[in-house]
Amino acid sequence: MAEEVLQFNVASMVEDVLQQHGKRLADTDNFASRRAQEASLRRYEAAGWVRKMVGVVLGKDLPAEPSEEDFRIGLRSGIILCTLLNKVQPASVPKVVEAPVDTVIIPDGTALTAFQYFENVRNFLVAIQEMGIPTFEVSDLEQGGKSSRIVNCIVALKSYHEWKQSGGNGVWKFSGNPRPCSTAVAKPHHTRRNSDLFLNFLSRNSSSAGDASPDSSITDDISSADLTEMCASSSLQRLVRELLADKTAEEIPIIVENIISEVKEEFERRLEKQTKLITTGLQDKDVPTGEEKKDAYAEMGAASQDESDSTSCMSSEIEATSNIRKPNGGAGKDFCNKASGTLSLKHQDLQHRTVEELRKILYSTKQGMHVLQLKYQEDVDSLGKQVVRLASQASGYQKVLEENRKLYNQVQDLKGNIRVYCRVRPFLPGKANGLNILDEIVDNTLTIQTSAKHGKGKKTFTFNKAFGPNSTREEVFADTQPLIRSVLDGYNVCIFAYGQTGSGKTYTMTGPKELTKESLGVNYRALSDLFEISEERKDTIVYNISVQMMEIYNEQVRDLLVTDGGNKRLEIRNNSSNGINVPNANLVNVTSTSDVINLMNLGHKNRAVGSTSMNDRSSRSHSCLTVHVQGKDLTSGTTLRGCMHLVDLAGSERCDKTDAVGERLKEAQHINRSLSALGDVIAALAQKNAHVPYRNSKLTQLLQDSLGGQAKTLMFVHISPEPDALGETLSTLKFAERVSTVELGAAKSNRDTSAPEVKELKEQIATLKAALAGKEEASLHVSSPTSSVCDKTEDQSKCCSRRLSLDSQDSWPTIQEAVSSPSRRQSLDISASTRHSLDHSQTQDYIQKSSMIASKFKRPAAKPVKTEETRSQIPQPSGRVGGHSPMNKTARPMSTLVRRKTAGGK
Ligand SMILES: Nc1ncnc2c1ncn2[C@@H]1O[C@H](COP(=O)(O)OP(=O)(O)OP(=O)(O)O)[C@@H](O)[C@H]1O
Repeated sequence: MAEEVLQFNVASMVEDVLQQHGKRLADTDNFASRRAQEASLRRYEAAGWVRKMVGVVLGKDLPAEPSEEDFRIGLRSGIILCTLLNKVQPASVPKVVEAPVDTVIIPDGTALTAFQYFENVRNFLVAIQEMGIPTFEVSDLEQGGKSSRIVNCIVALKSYHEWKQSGGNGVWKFSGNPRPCSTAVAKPHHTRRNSDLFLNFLSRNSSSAGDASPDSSITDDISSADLTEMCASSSLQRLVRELLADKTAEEIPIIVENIISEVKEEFERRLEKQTKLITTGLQDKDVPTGEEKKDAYAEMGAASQDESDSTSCMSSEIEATSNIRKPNGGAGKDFCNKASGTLSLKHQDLQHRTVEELRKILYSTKQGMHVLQLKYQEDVDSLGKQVVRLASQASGYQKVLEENRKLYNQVQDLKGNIRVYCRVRPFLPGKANGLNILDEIVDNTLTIQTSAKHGKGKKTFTFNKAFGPNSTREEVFADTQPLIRSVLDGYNVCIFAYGQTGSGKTYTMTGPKELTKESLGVNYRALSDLFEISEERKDTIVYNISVQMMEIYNEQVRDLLVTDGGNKRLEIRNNSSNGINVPNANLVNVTSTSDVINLMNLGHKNRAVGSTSMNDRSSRSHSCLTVHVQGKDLTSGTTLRGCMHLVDLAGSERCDKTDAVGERLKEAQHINRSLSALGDVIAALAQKNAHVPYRNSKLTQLLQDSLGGQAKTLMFVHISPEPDALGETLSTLKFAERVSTVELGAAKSNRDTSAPEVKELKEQIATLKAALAGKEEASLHVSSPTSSVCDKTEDQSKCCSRRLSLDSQDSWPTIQEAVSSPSRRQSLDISASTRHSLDHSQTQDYIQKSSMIASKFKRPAAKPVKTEETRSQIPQPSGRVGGHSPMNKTARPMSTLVRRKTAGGK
């Protein structure tokens, strides 16, 4: 069956292999085998002569044609050697150690046996040496020695013996390595070779098939000539016989093994060649046409047609192949020639069938692939649709989120809430001890881990924004930017940094000590933003930006933009016509960021900086950078005025914690008092009180137009992560949380679109108000204290002044509303010529009149003053106890309380 499939003749292949093997062997073996043959003949010669000399009895252990091993063992006892020598040269070895009667020669010998006979061998060798005959080593009689030397020695002794017998004429001389005697060479005995057994087996097998002769069981006695004759019928057997004829029993298995593996290799090689030929034929027919590549469907449809086409192609291919394999110039061993003989029609049929089967498999596989492809395509399409749907849903969701955010901001804007952003400072280098009070920040809610002292557990605080220790300046500023921009739209904005000393207020507002472009704080960024936008809008609105920089130190307002080191006391005048509340402070026009940087550097130099035990860079004053923006719309002629206070408050910590004494204590008390006032203002705003005590401190007075009154206010509250600041941090956060609930009302833009007469009227009113305030202040210097609520330690005249100012302040917005109403303009007929000549009483009168007119436009009545209990619920700025409001007639001002407490503590 295998023969049917194979396209080459196995027998001829084996024949080829044998021939090649034989050729190789002949080349390599010839020389070695000739030498081995010569050595054997010499050994036989020596053994034959010894046997003859010592007699049959003694020579019984030495075969006539011994192998090297037989030869060595036969002579090992030395008895034969000594007897032989004594025969050649009597008494050469006087005493020969005889073998015991029951001696059994141990085939491989042992060291002990050798020792027993050592004396014989030694005596033999000594005598031989004396005779001038070549000797050998005792060890040559042991396994592994050189038997050729022993043979040499005996052959030489034989020569000596022959020389002696022939008369001993002259000097005996051994010729070295004589050729075996001519007789031995000329007439080789028929010796049984080691390969004979195998060859006999071969011949038996060959004859057993057709020849059942009893002679077929020929044994050792069959001559090689007979064998040749018997094997002649089979060239294969002849080759085998030739190969093995002269091989020893040890060599035959190795040679046979080699031949088998060579036959196997050759078989595999030819088989592989044949398989390749067949598959190449198949592949050639399987290459798709260009048409098929272009259109898979057409290919599938045309597949059955192709099938028959390619089958016929395949047939012709095989025929072509078989033609190639036809005998060519009588090269009998050529594979193609061999194959041509075996490639029958039967083979072609078989191949056609195989090809057909393969094509069918290919066709069904393609069909399967096509179905799979369609299915994948469907899946991918539906997945794509799902992804698109999801993406649109996600973007819709994003839009909704965005919308929500906007709406939330709008609501916040409408409500006019004070925005509160909280920023947590990272641990300062070398101060991180592993304990961090900040637990986490999630969605602008920060969780603080509190210790047992403050009620162990976690407390959460939610703000408009919460920035963790790793927040960048860009992130912080990005959320501040919209507020800053609205200054250019005519809004008043106040951004103030609040927090304990060292919590990072200056870092946020100004930047670190070493300023770089990247580390610039909110102040610089805000101004550079303003310049950028004003530049963008320059075709429609012309802006004028100017700055003031002040500090409030020990309740005194100081100009920080002085170059002469002067320390002029400044007055705050709220509601000035141009929005400049501190008219005496230097107001410097700026046009670029570098202008601002230069000014700020000057301001920082002038700023009072004191060192405390808590922070060596601790600022003991509030600093305020005020940016005034005036814009004129080039098309409509509308003017707008915006003002922005950027305030870096002094540290909010308790006085008792700073170890402050003397001057420092005084500073701390002032700081506390002003922050208390800030708390009061915020509390009043939170409760929507009719009266807001702006005048209780210079700080609140300065920020009045940006704290409430439709301004946009942002408080940056700062906290430290250290556990020892936990008490301060908690009160800071509580205060900040409360501040975030304060509603200021929707912010209003300071746009003035009114007619020129109205503008003029407004200016008159503003001038009158300013004149009135000045006169009031002057008159108060001579008036006596009127209020029991004023603290004895406070300047009583100031206290009265504050109350008066607050009263007039209260009525101010209504006047404003009134004058801006065209229908009432006639009632307020104060010409520009008369406005400067009004005296104090006239002014008062005017205001009262104005108030009456305006009362019809007045806001809803102020809410009743809250009770003490309600007010006490409003948290105060960090470190302050209780609350203070001028409306609380019986309560002592917070600042006084703190001062007393502190003084008592010391
Ligand atoms: N977010 C921050 N990242 C890195 N370092 C900060 C951060 N905030 C503050 N610091 C560092 O903390 C230290 C104190 O900061 P800063 O001076 O701004 O505090 P402060 O609240 O302004 O103090 P003071 O009330 O005394 O003015 C400074 O060395 C500052 O560089």
